[in-house]
Amino acid sequence: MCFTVPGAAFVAVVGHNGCGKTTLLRALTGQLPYEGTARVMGQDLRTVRRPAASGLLAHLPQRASVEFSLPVRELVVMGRFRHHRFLGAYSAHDYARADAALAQVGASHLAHQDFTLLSGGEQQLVWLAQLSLQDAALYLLDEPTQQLDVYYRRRVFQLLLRWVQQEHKTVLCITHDLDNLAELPGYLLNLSRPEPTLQVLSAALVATERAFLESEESLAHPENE
Ligand SMILES: Nc1ncnc2c1ncn2[C@@H]1O[C@H](COP(=O)(O)OP(=O)(O)OP(=O)(O)O)[C@@H](O)[C@H]1O
Repeated sequence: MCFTVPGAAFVAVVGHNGCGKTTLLRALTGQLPYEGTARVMGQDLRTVRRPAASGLLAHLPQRASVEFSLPVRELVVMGRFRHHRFLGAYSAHDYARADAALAQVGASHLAHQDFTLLSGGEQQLVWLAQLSLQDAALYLLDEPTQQLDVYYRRRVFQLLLRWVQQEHKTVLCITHDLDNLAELPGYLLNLSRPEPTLQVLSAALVATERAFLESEESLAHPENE
């Protein structure tokens, strides 16, 4: 597989369960060895020691957890870690950014709650607020809307679009949420296709890819033939 995202763009990564979507993100974040080359802003990811600390990557895994009680606002402000002195306290400016990020995802009302007591969907919104403060060139998101209701799903896709259009970020977003993709500008990468390629998103493309994913043909595994 070979693809190049031309500048800031939204890329939806779709495909059947187990087709390798999460594996792709794990390779890009250096958690898995791989053949070939991945470049972000011209830099070979293998040669970058800490891609998150250098502002190249920000990653939202499918299941992120926090082991101890922590107010939501404190978790969100940690997204500013790159702009921050080691062991120094976050400034009023950092907290203002955290509050604004929470407002952007529609979660201001959660600011002073204990993160560990939130619902799965609420936790997902908080992670997105934290991520938006990381200011990375490439965002890797693994099913960011999976636990969200219809209202927040749409809202999160609008948020991702703003990261692309206003902040000039590139977003690689794994999703099974085909309904919300039809209206978005960007690209689609279907990893269940034998030769996945970047295709320009449109309502017609989403309909074609949905029909493919719903077909028995798309589930044919080479080893079963
Ligand atoms: N550490 C591992 N060792 C061996 N096989 C693995 C490992 N991690 C994942 N796999 C396998 O690789 C395949 C792809 O997994 P992956 O998690 O990338 O799928 P996915 O496309 O993200 O699926 P889903 O939509 O269900 O999240 C699966 O068959 C999975 O069982």
